[in-house]
Amino acid sequence: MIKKRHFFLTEEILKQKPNLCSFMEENSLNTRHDIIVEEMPKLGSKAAIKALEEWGRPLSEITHLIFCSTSGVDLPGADFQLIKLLGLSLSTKRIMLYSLGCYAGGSVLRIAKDLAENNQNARVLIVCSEMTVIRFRGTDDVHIDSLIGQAIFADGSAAAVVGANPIPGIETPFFELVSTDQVIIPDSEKAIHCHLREEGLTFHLRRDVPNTISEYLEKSLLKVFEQVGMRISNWNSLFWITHAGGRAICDKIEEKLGLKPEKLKVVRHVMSEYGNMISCSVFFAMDEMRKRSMAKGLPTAGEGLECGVLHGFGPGLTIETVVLRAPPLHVLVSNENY
Ligand SMILES: CC(=O)CC(=O)SCCNC(=O)CCNC(=O)[C@H](O)C(C)(C)COP(=O)(O)OP(=O)(O)OC[C@H]1O[C@@H](n2cnc3c(N)ncnc32)[C@H](O)[C@@H]1OP(=O)(O)O
Repeated sequence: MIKKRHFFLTEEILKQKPNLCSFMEENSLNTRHDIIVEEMPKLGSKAAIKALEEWGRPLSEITHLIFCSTSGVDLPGADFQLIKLLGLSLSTKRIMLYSLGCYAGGSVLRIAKDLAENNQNARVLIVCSEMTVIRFRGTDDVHIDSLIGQAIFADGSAAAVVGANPIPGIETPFFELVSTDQVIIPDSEKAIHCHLREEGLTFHLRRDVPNTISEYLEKSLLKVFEQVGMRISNWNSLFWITHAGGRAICDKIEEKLGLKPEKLKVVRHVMSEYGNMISCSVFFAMDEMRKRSMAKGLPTAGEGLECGVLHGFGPGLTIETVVLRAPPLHVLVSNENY
């Protein structure tokens, strides 16, 4: 179900760096980090520039930066490098999130919402940048989970500007963050785990992940919607932005929640065109959904619907859930709760 993926690594680079190509080459971490420390902030800056251009306000109005990546660790971090690359104010308040995994798209939105709502006039630039260099390796005949990682993960970057109280006539939000939640699925910590070692980031995946996530999902959805006083009797009444983790996960979620095939069409499209880009995948799905909705002349960016849900899942197993509201397109909102 994945037709295309994008990578920094090329055949040429791999020929020059054969220690990235064997199954578990112990002396490869320096090679990986040398690339990531240099390239990961640059990849993030490309998405950030597009997001800032679309937002259209002066750079000086960005008050906070959240930078998120599963790749690498460095001091000062990729957030610091991005401040320099973009020319943001040296007083921008930074949060660097390294090594969360595939639930991180939901985490950055949750943190950005809290920052935006609790700091007057805050505008939070969120940037996710993922590079497979940290875990790219050859395969062996035994570790099928490692092979799956090589088959599904891809590079990518995504960015957005989050704020409260948009300036009427000037800022036009596509999605509003109504409520957020994070939960650990009990007794599931061995289902997905990754470890940073001399051979790079290892990846361990149990085959029951699609079942475990889909069986728990309804419980976490009911909780988060109850928190905002909403009772959803049919999950098809929402628009859906699920982390594009793998074909089997989408299938199982559809099956357990009784979703119609069109509900995860955008998510499957993102997976097909870009693979699993860890924290970035949910943002690609939001972008694709708003573009399709506008092209069809629908009343909201959420496939014409008002209410939707976004979730990421990853090591823990951790589920992040964000209840979304899609305001009428081109109609400005100024509700303090959002
Ligand atoms: C890093 C992070 O933080 C978060 C993440 O996103 S982690 C990634 C989450 N993604 C997943 O868990 C992937 C879930 N699995 C899938 O989507 C699909 O199984 C797949 C894309 C890996 C393969 O799909 P497929 O080619 O259509 O075939 P499918 O029938 O599902 O599996 C093929 C075989 O692989 C096996 N397999 C699947 N997952 C496996 C695993 N984790 N370990 C070992 N074997 C596995 C299946 O049992 C099956 O074996 P048999 O043919 O012997 O029965």
